[in-house]
Parts: sequence; C-alpha cells; structure tokens
Amino acid sequence: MGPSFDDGTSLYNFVVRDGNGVKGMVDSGLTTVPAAYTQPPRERIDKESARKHEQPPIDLSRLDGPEHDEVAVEIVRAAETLGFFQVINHGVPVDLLESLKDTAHKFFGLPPPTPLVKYGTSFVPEKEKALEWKDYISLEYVNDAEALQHWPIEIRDVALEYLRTSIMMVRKLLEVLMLNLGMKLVDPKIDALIDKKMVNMNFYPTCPNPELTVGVGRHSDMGTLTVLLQDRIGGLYVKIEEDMKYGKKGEWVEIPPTPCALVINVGDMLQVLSNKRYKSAEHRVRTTNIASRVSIPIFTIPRLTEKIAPLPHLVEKDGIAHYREFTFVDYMKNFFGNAHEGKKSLDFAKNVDSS
Ligand SMILES: O=C(O)CCC(=O)C(=O)O
Ligand SMILES: [Fe+2]
Repeated sequence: MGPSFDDGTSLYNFVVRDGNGVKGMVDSGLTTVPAAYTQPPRERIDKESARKHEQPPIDLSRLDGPEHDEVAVEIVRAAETLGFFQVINHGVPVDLLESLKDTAHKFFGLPPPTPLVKYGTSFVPEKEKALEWKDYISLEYVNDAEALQHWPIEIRDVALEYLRTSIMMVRKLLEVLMLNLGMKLVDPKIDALIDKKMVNMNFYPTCPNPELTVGVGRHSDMGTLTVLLQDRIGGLYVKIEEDMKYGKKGEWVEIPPTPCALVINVGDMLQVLSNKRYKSAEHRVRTTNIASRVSIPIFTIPRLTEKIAPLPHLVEKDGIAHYREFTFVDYMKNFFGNAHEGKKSLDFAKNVDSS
C-alpha cells in the first residue's frame, strides 16, 4: 500500500520530514489531490476566462542609446499600470536562461531527500487555507564565498551567474523608476533598497486536479523589484488594479511565456515609496495536468534596518501619505507571519487616513 495523504501528520511526514515533496506524492501514483491541497472555491483559478497580457516586451538595450527617454517612459508606464512587464535584451545571457530551466528540472528530479528543498508553504494549518502545489528551494545571497560554500553544487554556478547579471539590470530599472519619482539617485540608496537578494527555484509538479489547486495563491511580492524566469508552460496570472486599455479592474491576465524574456514586477516597497504610483500587483500561479513547470525568481529586498516610507516630496504633492514609516524587518515579519491573502500584507503599512 502506498503512503496515506489523508491526515495532516502522515502528509507532513511524507512531504516535508522525509523530503519527498509534492513531486514525491505525484510520483507515488496519486490520482486525486489530498484534501489539504484543495482550495476553497473562491481561490480556484478559472483559466478559460483569463486573457493574455499582450504588451510587447521592453527592449532594454535601447536604454543605452538615443531612445533612452522613450524606453524610460515605457518602464514607468508599466510600473504604474499593471506593475508587471517583460524585458528582452536585458543583459542576462539567453543560453544561461536555458541552462537555468534545465538545471531546475534536473535538480527537482534528483531522488529525495534533497535536504535544502522546502516543500509546500508554511504548513501552519491554522493560517493556510490550503497548501500550494509546489516544491521550492530558496537560496539567500550574502556574498559569493558563502554562496559557493552553502548553495547546492548542482545549481550554484548558474544561480550565481543569473543573480550577478540580473542585478545589473535591476539597478538600471530602479534608476529609471526612482528618477521618475524625482529622486536624484546616488548609488547607496539604490543599494539599500536591493541590499538582500534571493534566488528561488520553484517546481510545480503535474497535478491530477488542476482545477482544485493553485501553484501559488494570490499574493504580492514584499520586496523592491522581482525578476522572474518562467518556462514555456505558462500559468502566471496578474490582477489588473485599474481599468486600462487592455483590461478592466479586477480582471486576471496571463503573462505569456515569451522566448528569451524575463518578467519584472514591482514589489510592495516600491508601491510604498512611490505613495501608490507604482503597483505591486496581486498575482498567482495555476497548476496543470499536462507537464511540470519551473520558474526562477530573484527577489530583491531592502536592508533589514532600512526605514521605508513614501518619499516626502510625493506626500507633499499628493496631500496625503498612503503609508506610514516602518522598518523593513517589521514588514517582513508580518509578511511571513501570515498566509497569502492578496495584497493584505500592505495593510501593515497603511496610514489610517488613507482610503
Ligand atoms: O512561478 C511563478 O510564475 C511566480 C512565482 C511567484 O509569484 C513567487 O514565487 O513569488
Ligand atoms: Fe510572487
């Protein structure tokens, strides 16, 4: 008889303690998802009704030429509207993107236990509505030497190269976005906003009941900017915050997999600093019964002790501060102390006077 996934303890033991992951459940021949992974109806994803977001990717190589200002406007527009956009000619080698996806598939194909891989979400049943259909590994970057020492050997070299090349791009994007907010940026401020970096590898195993599950539930990213590499399977949906030419408020649009492109999204910290101009959009990921999917995000977050608040001259201009000042570490504790619930994490920083 195969393992039982009906009660929380044996599920936890199999998936987490014994390191089999969601993938291990699938490989054991499971035909229906266990109750713990079944989402309440309002969280399920109706993939038929989601349209694709059809904005073409932004060509970042144009930032270095005579069209710099036009590209800067495209970046700012994207951050102010959907909060998600795709970029090409981003400086991250295209063959590296391919090897990252291959490496992720191979890594998650290794027999368990792979001790550094975390399975499911927080496994705090009183907080989670239902678990996510996902296995992942999170690599925190402190410096090259520590990464070389602690990151799993199978993935560390490609992950480091990805981080190195992506961060140069993140810096350029942040300069454009901050300059548009009227901030003359000296490098140290940018550095403080992207002081901490994490490379995650997400593996979404094939799911027997994709209509009942989510790969990742509705959330916004807590940091500054996120870079995301997705494979060709697709399934990343973003919620539109206000009516725009390609969609209506509240509608979900899919960010279509685009060859050679990276996805960029605004995190909560940029929404706060910009006093709500830039959108840290709610997003989620569906599962499929066709094939497993990998995605590889880089999260950039501020220094833990950094004080975050809307920029004072924006508050003056707007006549209101939509957020109060807080220390980033407190924001982070609140973020991880609660289950994903859309953009609720931002309530922590909301000013009582703000609508
Ligand atoms: O897998 C994806 O496409 C997105 C994952 C995501 O939103 C996250 O890890 O924060
Ligand atoms: Fe995310």
